[in-house]
Amino acid sequence: MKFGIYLPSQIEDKKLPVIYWLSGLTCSEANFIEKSGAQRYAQEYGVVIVNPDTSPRGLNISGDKDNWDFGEGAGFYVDATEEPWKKNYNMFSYVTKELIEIISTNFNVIEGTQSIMGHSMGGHGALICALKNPGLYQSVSAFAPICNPSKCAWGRKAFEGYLGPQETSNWSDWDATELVKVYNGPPLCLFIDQGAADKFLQEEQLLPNNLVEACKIAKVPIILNKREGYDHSYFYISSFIGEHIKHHSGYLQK
Ligand SMILES: N[C@@H](CCC(=O)N[C@@H](CSC=O)C(=O)NCC(=O)O)C(=O)O
Repeated sequence: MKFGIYLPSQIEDKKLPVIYWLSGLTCSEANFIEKSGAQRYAQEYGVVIVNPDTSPRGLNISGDKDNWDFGEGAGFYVDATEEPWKKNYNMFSYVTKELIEIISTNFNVIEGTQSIMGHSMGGHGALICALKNPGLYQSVSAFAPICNPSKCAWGRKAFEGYLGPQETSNWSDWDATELVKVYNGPPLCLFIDQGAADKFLQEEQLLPNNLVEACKIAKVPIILNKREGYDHSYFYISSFIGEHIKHHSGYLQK
């Protein structure tokens, strides 16, 4: 598994906190490095940023390259239970356990002081990693996340393939809108960004209002920043990534 890591210069003198970034469909670790513009903010706020790939690669599992929204580049941050995916497609465990261990063993970071953010499929990933592991991350944020995957075409296709049919497997355990209803942990505010001109919002792949409604019922705080005129792209992400890093830094530098 490849990942990117940005190390600000302060790391030569002291241990620093970490922000994990989870990318969206079709991305490798390169998209965030090349397009987000996050590095100058990581330097300004003194945080390490780690950005993993979005799936295992090079396994040549039958069908793993047939779709841009399933298989390679589309691991969906779940632990698969279905053949032929279940041996390797365990992105949830990779991100929340193995990767954290690799980073804390090999870099000068403050163990246990970390936040998570992501985009689209990776926004869904960031939300479920935080909601399923109360206290593991100090804060969570997302750009245009897939908020209710059980109810949108991208999510249903991925869950069906990796987890099995909805009738016989527990999709709710992997869906932020369902997880928020049963969240039981330290106070956690969901910090969400959404471009108002995002075509995937219009196509009902993202469903942020479902998450907002669930948060209201569960009394989990949520901030939804609607950005007029912005789409789903990395141009949009690069416009607001500084705000997200500042937000996380407020929790990580306490
Ligand atoms: N091929 C698709 C579009 C794929 C796409 O837009 N991917 C997004 C994430 S979407 C949700 O997870 C992305 O981040 N792309 C990489 C980039 O560098 O922009 C289509 O044709 O619609």
